[in-house]
Amino acid sequence: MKINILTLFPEFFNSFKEHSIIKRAVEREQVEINIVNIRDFAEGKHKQCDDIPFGGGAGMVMKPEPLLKALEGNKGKVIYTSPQGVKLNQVLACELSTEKEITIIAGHYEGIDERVIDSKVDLEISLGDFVLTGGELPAMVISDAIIRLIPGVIKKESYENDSFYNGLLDYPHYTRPAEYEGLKVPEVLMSGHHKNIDEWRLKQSLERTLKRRPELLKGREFSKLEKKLLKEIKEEQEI
Ligand SMILES: NC(=O)c1ccc(N[C@@H]2CC[C@@H](O)C2)nc1
Repeated sequence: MKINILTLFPEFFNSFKEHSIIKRAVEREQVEINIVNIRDFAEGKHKQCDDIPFGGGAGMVMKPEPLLKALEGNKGKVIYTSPQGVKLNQVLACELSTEKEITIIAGHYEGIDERVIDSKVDLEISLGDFVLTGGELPAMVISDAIIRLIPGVIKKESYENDSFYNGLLDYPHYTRPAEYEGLKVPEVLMSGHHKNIDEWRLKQSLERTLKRRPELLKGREFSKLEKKLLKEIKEEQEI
């Protein structure tokens, strides 16, 4: 997969490509991350990329020409990060991870000229209902969520236990030492009994989801085992 990120601050992405799983995926050529400096496509001596808004008001708007030039010949799905977009979730990240190429526009100031969105943007994506100074962090978050789902980037078993992979929140994780300042690890995880461990983890996911994000359970199909565990959870809560 190729991910192009259009930004006024290319250096912002240096560390993103230099660490851990993303770095390894780039080295293995599972993904190519191409950071594009929008300013390289601006005209004139000052390479102006922003200008005052028609209709007045505070702030600046990113000009259409440099963006449209940077997008010329673009083949991939074009994404713009903004609070006006559809909420990013694991299902959308999964869908995007099957694309051959995506281009993410990271905006700045008050945003980009609407004509760029109308003519070139396939999908506007929001991380949530809050405003950031720029689209660079959302571009990184979206890229991270997608890259880790590219087959081979992480072990299949890892993402199959992802939060939301099965539509539930993640179960708790523990590692050595087995006891730390009197805090113990749940016995079942030390039992080596994998069926019991898997069942305990599923029950923890169901319990957490029911408690913290009950809306995720609405309309979800439950397996026979999940129904049994939900019944146990509800009985335990009544005690
Ligand atoms: N919630 C979000 O995902 C989000 C995305 C972008 C953003 N800010 C940029 C700067 C100007 C405009 O391009 C949009 N804020 C919040």
